[in-house]
Amino acid sequence: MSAPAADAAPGSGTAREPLRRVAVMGAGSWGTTFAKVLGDAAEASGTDLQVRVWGRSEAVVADLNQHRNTRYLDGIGLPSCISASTDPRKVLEGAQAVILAVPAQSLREQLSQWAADLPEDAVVVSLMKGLELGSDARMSEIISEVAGIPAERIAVVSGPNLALEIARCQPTASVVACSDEATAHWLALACTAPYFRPYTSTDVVGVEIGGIVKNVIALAVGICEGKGMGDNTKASVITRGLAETTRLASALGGDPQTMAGLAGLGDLVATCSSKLSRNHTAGTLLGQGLTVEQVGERTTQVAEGIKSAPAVHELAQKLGVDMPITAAVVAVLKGELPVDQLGPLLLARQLKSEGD
Ligand SMILES: NC(=O)C1=CN([C@@H]2O[C@H](COP(=O)(O)OP(=O)(O)OC[C@H]3O[C@@H](n4cnc5c(N)ncnc54)[C@H](O)[C@@H]3O)[C@@H](O)[C@H]2O)C=CC1
Ligand SMILES: O=C(CO)COP(=O)(O)O
Repeated sequence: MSAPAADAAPGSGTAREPLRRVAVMGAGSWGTTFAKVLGDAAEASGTDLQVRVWGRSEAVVADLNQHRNTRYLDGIGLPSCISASTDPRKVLEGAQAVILAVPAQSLREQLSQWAADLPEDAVVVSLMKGLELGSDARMSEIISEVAGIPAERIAVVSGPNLALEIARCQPTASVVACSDEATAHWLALACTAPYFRPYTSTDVVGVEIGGIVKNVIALAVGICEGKGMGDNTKASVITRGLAETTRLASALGGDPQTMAGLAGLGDLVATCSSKLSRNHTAGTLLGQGLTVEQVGERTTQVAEGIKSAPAVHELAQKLGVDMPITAAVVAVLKGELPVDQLGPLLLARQLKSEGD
């Protein structure tokens, strides 16, 4: 295939060669789906691309080498440019972009094992939607701290992106954010597939916060649904959830406008509406009276909101940001608030203007 010239992106920033080799670290549902998006994007643009996936499980890796991932994406065929290994070195070798797709709470430990093998100049991309417990760090901050990657080589992808729908090639939009506009454009080009449409942003903080907090709000919506409440309740929690997400993003220097977009409202609506969402499902089970432990036993995949909620709450308190829905979810998760008290607690708050 003919190679397109190095991409001349709009705006200032780094010009990069088209993506030829990419490492995807994490073989769960989103890592695998994003590997498929990259493979399908390359095929659609006539670009030669090698997508190498790292997985912990020999069985999943063997399956991926047969161009499928039965455990996480049953029935989905994967592009032939995807190969997989349990050896991170083999996967990382020569990669121009390293896509990180492990549970948020495991990133620090995983990345410290991989840092020495990250290729020089590789763009490191977070697909994760979680905040680290203890440090309250965003994934981009962990990437910077652990691997010493400069901000212009750290990107995040976030939006209304339920993996299974994308794996089924259902039309979806997303946001690729990087402080370096040209790098965001370069990555967006590489993941533009016939069914996947990325927009670019330089608001890394806003895009990350949108993805983190929507999981907590989806728990709250699920709890209300589990208690048998209807669509007015759901819309109220979503809307006020967006307001508190926007307050947190703004306090961290993010752009409030980002919250009106795909990584804010878009993801909130998708996650709070979908039966495919692990966070929404976990919330529903809590609302039906299961304990956090029982919910954990029922779900084999990561519901990031459960671990991130206390970190979001702590971060908000440090910054003096009012996040009543998050606070109520944390109280439920800690067993301090019965699920049937979550609604009344939120309604009992002092009256105020909607814009405050
Ligand atoms: N599944 C989805 O629809 C989407 C997920 N995300 C985010 O992507 C991230 C990954 O999610 P999924 O792929 O869906 O999760 P998953 O549960 O499907 O897969 C997680 C992967 O990480 C591995 N893993 C589990 N624990 C680990 C540990 N301690 N150390 C290293 N690896 C470990 C698993 O073996 C698996 O390969 C999460 O932050 C999630 O919020 C973002 C957008 C969509
Ligand atoms: O982030 C997601 C959709 O954008 C996936 O949501 P869950 O992690 O709740 O399944």
